[in-house]
Amino acid sequence: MIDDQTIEAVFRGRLGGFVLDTAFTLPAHGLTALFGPSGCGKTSVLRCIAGLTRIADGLCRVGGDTWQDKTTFRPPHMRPIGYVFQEASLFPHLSVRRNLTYGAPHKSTAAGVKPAVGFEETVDLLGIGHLLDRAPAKLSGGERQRVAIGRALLSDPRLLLMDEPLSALDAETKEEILPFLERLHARLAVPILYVSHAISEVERLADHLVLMNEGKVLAAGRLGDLQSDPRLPLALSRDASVSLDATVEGHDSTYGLLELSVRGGRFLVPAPAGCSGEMRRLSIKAGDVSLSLQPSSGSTILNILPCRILSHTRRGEHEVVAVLGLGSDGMGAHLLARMTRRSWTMLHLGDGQPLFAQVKSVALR
Ligand SMILES: Nc1ncnc2c1ncn2[C@@H]1O[C@H](COP(=O)(O)OP(=O)(O)OP(=O)(O)O)[C@@H](O)[C@H]1O
Repeated sequence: MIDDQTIEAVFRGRLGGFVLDTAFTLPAHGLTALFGPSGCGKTSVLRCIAGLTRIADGLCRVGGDTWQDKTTFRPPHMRPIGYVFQEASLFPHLSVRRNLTYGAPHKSTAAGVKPAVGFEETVDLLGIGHLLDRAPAKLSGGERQRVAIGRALLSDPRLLLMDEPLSALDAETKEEILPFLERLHARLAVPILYVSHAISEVERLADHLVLMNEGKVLAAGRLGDLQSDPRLPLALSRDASVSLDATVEGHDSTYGLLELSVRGGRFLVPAPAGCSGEMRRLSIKAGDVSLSLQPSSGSTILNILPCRILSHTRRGEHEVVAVLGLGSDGMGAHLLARMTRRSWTMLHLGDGQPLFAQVKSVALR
């Protein structure tokens, strides 16, 4: 159903020799990742949504507003978007403060409409308070990108478009920025479309996913649903994992273990204490989950959870990937377990079977 809480995007046509044939509808909240291999058309979709690329057979509706259809084409400056590119392009002659306020919509504040996110909050969220009087030339790559994100937010967008905002940064700087993106995502109401070909970023940040290949949308939906769908390439990839949104239940300070609950189970994860009820993202790799017919005792494995096999798929000739539903009824959150075909055969495993999923704590992120 299309309502004012969705982003609807349909773009069908040619860009030179490249054919774009995409259609998806997603909730207009949270972070949606456009994910797929290099050259599959992710940036092209983002540019179409921004109005920077015009494809005649296109439809773009955001939160009930039509930006493009058969009779409408709003130019980019009439679309309330913030755009963050791979490389931060700040005005070199302006201070960080003036870069941040450059696109701020003075007229809406003058009219008494408060922007969704204020200057102080943006500066605080991105940790750039100490940089306000600096020139862009005196910033590190990571600091520049944080300022670029701040500038995009302060234009009071209804949609934030981020095109591989971390890809021009080294691994260490990426790690430095990811927590800021997590904070933005947790604290801001503005929906984010985030282009990436790094699955680690998607696992950490995304609520929803648009999976693309060769100009087409393979699937669109909730991240966990697509990660654990054995018909899609993610579940069968070597690094397949499932991201679960978990609630902090407690902390064992003697051993530094955080207790997290998900639908149908609880996990102990090495992590500092958190506030009870706080949400955390738990990422569980298919290769770190083993299966047992009995709950094993005398094992170093701390997480042993009743579950059921919901379905299974062969991975190549000699491996099997099973989709598990947590809980003795199998109705809880889904996990993936990857194992040898030999283990699958020796234990006589099959769909519907109740058993135990075992996950080492130290394997959890
Ligand atoms: N205006 C255009 N004219 C001709 N070809 C185009 C145009 N825009 C994009 N393309 C082509 O469309 C294809 C998809 O490009 P796009 O940048 O959207 O992919 P991508 O998935 O974002 O890739 P990457 O992850 O490498 O950034 C490429 O082959 C590109 O050369």
